[in-house]
Amino acid sequence: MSAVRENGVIVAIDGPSGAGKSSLTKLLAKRLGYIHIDTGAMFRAVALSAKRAGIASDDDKGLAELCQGLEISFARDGETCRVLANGEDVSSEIRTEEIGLLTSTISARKPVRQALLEMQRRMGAKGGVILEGRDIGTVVFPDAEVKFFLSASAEERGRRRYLELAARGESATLEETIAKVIQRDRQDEGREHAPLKQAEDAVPIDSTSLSIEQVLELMERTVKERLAQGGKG
Ligand SMILES: Nc1ncnc2c1ncn2[C@@H]1O[C@H](COP(=O)(O)OP(=O)(O)O)[C@@H](O)[C@H]1O
Ligand SMILES: Nc1ccn([C@H]2C[C@H](O)[C@@H](COP(=O)(O)OP(=O)(O)O)O2)c(=O)n1
Repeated sequence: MSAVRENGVIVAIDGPSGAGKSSLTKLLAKRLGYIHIDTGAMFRAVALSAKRAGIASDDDKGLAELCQGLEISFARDGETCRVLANGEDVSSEIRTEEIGLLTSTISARKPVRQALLEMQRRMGAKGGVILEGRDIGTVVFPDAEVKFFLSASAEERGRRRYLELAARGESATLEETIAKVIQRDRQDEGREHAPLKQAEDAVPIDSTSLSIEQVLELMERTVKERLAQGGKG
């Protein structure tokens, strides 16, 4: 069993785009009274800042300097959690598909991963946190007490993302959205540094035919069983 952490255990939820990570992390964090850490939003904030500064996605020196001067924080207000970059609320700007694709490219660069790895470990070290991302259970917190790998078919994830974009008024066809999901999967899985992959000790959940509620019940039951076992199970 890992050493007991000050505020509770660390829960990792990794998986590809559109699997339901953000939705489930928020709901599970509320059920458990834990803090939700959206690591994807952190990478998106770096990508937005790089775009604004005109830093190329392969300019490792420029990206390293950018990350050194970038403070990424979360402002929590009840149900909402705003993402701040050097104090500026970038919650909306980081959510466009353009930034999502740029983020997938920039997040493959080693200086960006190293900088955010250090931030994420500082944020979660005391436990009582749920971190969602691509490499939480494999790189950021390999000793996390509970790890999930949440996935769904590319078609279902594309459909979910399509509905989400349509609700935001972004005009993309279902076929285009599925293709972009598959493109991001390939980039996230195929990169050299901290690729998207299931940790050996992660609980796999395929949400293709499950509702958000069904996934939440499964996750909550698993976490409570691990807590009852004293952390590692
Ligand atoms: N099991 C599910 N069934 C149906 N829709 C889902 C499910 N999980 C998530 N969604 C929806 O899919 C979209 C993407 O979910 P999100 O949590 O943002 O995924 P991720 O963080 O993995 O990209 C959201 O609109 C969300 O409400
Ligand atoms: N821990 C993480 C989180 C996100 N990323 C990268 C890979 C993703 O394509 C982008 C955007 O992540 P985000 O979770 O916001 O994207 P989705 O909501 O899953 O579509 O960032 C990463 O490399 N490592």
